[in-house]
Amino acid sequence: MKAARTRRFGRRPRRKAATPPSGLRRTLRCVRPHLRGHRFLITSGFTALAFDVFFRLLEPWPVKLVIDAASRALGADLHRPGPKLEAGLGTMLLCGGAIVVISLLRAVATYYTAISFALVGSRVAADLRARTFRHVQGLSMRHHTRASTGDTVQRLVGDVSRLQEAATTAGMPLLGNSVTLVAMTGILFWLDPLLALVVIVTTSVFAFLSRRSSGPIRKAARMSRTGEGALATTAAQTLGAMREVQAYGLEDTISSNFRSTNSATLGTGVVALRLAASLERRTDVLIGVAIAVVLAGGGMRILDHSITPGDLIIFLTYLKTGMKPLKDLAKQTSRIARATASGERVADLLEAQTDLPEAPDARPLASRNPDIEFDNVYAGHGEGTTVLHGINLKIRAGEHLAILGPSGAGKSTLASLVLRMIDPTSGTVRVGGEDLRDLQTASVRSHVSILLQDSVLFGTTVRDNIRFGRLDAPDEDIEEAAVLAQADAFIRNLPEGYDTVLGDAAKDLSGGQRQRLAIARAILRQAPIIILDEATAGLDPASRESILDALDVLTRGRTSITITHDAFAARLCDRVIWLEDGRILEEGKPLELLRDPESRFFKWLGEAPGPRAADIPEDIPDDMPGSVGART
Ligand SMILES: Nc1ncnc2c1ncn2[C@@H]1O[C@H](COP(=O)(O)OP(=O)(O)OP(=O)(O)O)[C@@H](O)[C@H]1O
Repeated sequence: MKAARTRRFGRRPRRKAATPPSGLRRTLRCVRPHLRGHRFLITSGFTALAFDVFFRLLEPWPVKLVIDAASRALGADLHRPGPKLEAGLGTMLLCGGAIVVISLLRAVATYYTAISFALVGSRVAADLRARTFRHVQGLSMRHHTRASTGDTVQRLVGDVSRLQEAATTAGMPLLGNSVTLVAMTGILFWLDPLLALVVIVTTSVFAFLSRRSSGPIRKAARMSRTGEGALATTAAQTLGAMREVQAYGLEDTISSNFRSTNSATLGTGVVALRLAASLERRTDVLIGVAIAVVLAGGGMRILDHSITPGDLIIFLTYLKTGMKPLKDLAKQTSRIARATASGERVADLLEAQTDLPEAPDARPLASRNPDIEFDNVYAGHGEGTTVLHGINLKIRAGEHLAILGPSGAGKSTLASLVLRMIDPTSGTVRVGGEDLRDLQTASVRSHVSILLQDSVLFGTTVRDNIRFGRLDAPDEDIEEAAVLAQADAFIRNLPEGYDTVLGDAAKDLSGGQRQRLAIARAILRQAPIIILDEATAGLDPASRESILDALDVLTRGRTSITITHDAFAARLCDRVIWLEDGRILEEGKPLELLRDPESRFFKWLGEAPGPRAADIPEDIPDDMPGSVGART
């Protein structure tokens, strides 16, 4: 009627407001692409499941045949259609044997169902985890700065495992149980529609209860998982900074933080379990009531010859076994609700988009030795924050540029623009004359090596740590790079030389040794642009000297951007810029700036620890880009 009225007045039917996809749908959307590769196993699993359901349905029939045959033999007047066996030893043995065969075949079918789905589950989980990990690595630094590492690890490891466990131990049985329930209801309707209605009513009440409970269960489970993520973050941060924790005596403070997060997580976990347990118990009561109704009603139906005693056995057995799936359904519903909470957390991660999208027609960087240009660049790290204000700067290929300035001035931010870790909010960064946003990010990054104050080494062999600079490098190149970085001698003194596996974060090496390995990696990379971000800060004078020599080798003939507080290093570069409050306030050749007592560089050298302006020899040639190693 309403539709007709709408049509008559020519109004378009109002479209339903777009509702966000449910948690289960989002979870399935994450998993679906990984199912395609396992079609054979999935088909085998479903075939075995079909047999399992079939044998489950068949199980009570021999009992019915025996009871009906015995009832007839005892004089009962049974008029129901269907197979009628003569009561006797042959019938009893035949039916007993049938039960054994059915149980055996069902056991085989159940076994193959479980194995097939378990295999699919573990393979899909491994694929999903690998895809999520790959995706997370591609997200921007802005995402990683905001996201908690512990929580991300929890999603990658714990949540994916929970999803896998629930899919194989709850999702698949749930499917089998649902099919069994439908088939059983069909058979019960055929036997006696009136009694079968009891099953329909029971199932409907269960569906209502389950639907009402699964939302709160999922919500509580999601909170519990988030709490576990926070716990993992606290644990990871504390264990990673054990030296500081012990030195400052923070064990008790951190333990008490950990304890309170732990208790909160426990609380939400208990809420989820309580809701699930309550759903299960309500289902128990529901089944009890259904059995009572069927028993009383069925007895009456036997007496008025509507069904046979065997039929009542089928009813009661189906109610018991058919309602077991229903009971399992309650258990599985809560498990699935909890897994859906995990699935949503994985989906959140997978759906997180990088805020540095690559243009569909992005090109690789063509120039082997590109210039870098900042054209009126404004940039910041988050909405509404501006760190750099209108930077105009051209760095010629082969030039050594030092960036000086107070802490927080935006020096590292400037360098991160070159690697396209962030994009300018306005203005353009060009490399090799092309806007970075038009270039393939991986190609741009392959032209850059970066060395930080705390270089990151991975828990693998020394050789592989250097090889991360160029994955296809042969062993000879790795050793040559180590010699140039002055790392070869100490590497050979390690227990297994180049094959020594470094401990967690290479804490078994000194700061200088770690830095030399990182320099060897950068030398191996042969990138034309080197960014040194306080690469010698925090080293003792002896280590610093040898690192400076190694850096000399690394930067020779390449473009270098040296972010430093080291006066001597800045003095040796071709050009110095002074950055303050995100603006370039001074720029020039170091010697020119040194000759101007009003220059910030001059004043800073006067105040800075280390060599004074007057101590620095003036005979270093001014204009020799590419020939002087940038020393930091
Ligand atoms: N990942 C980030 N997320 C949010 N803000 C950031 C991030 N990195 C830097 N900032 C902020 O940007 C500003 C400039 O930081 P930047 O690291 O570029 O300065 P810097 O000159 O290199 O300082 P320092 O000499 O101490 O290393 C600071 O206010 C800092 O808090």
